[in-house]
Amino acid sequence: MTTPPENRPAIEARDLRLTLGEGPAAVEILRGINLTVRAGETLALLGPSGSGKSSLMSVLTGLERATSGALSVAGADFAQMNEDALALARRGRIGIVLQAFHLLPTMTAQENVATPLELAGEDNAWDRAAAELEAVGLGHRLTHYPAQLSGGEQQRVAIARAIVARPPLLFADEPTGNLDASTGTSIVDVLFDRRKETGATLIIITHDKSLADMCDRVVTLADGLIASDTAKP
Ligand SMILES: Nc1ncnc2c1ncn2[C@@H]1O[C@H](COP(=O)(O)OP(=O)(O)OP(=O)(O)O)[C@@H](O)[C@H]1O
Repeated sequence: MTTPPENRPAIEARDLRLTLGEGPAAVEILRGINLTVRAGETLALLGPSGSGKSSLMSVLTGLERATSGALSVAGADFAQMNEDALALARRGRIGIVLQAFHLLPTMTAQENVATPLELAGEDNAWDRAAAELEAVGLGHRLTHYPAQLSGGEQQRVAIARAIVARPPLLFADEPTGNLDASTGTSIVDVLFDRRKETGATLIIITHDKSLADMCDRVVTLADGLIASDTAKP
């Protein structure tokens, strides 16, 4: 019997391994990750520097191919895909928010947010981008360029860009890492509000214990393996 799509996990990883470099320089960075993430779950990924958090995110988002193992992401079999197929599969499935915002400096806020929709050939990209910027509290900043925005405002644009195409999966890598504490708190609120509104599954890499506490589940990596996995009661 096949599982109906709504009951399928957002992510299912089995014995996922990642080796980078070759021959004597080869380093096994992920050493057998087993992880199932429910659709709609919020999950914090913790672990010491070098434990493999960013590498795991790269594999789960299809930016990097696993060396071996099985990986299903939003119903797509990432482990079997070549780079071109992965790039296509990522689109529409995954939104990413990074510590350093990574907005395109020559585009306005609205252009930055409309671009993923335009690339996907969707209608009303311009209006949808404006509505999403409104939703993150930047309706009055549509025509501003990244350099004219504060760090917190730039991160709001990045959240709007990540979520505008309604991907089922949202990843954030240290989303408050470049912000002061109070701006960081307001960004976290925006991120969780938009996640709730859209129902996306959210995976956040963080060193911030209070941010981790906001998630349904906390997974800790150590040396390329899952060291602990705790769900809220
Ligand atoms: N291209 C590469 N070649 C070889 N080793 C690499 C490469 N990229 C990363 N590594 C190593 O893989 C390990 C895991 O790195 P990763 O960036 O995933 O850790 P992290 O937990 O995200 O760390 P941080 O919290 O510092 O960002 C580290 O030991 C790192 O040096």
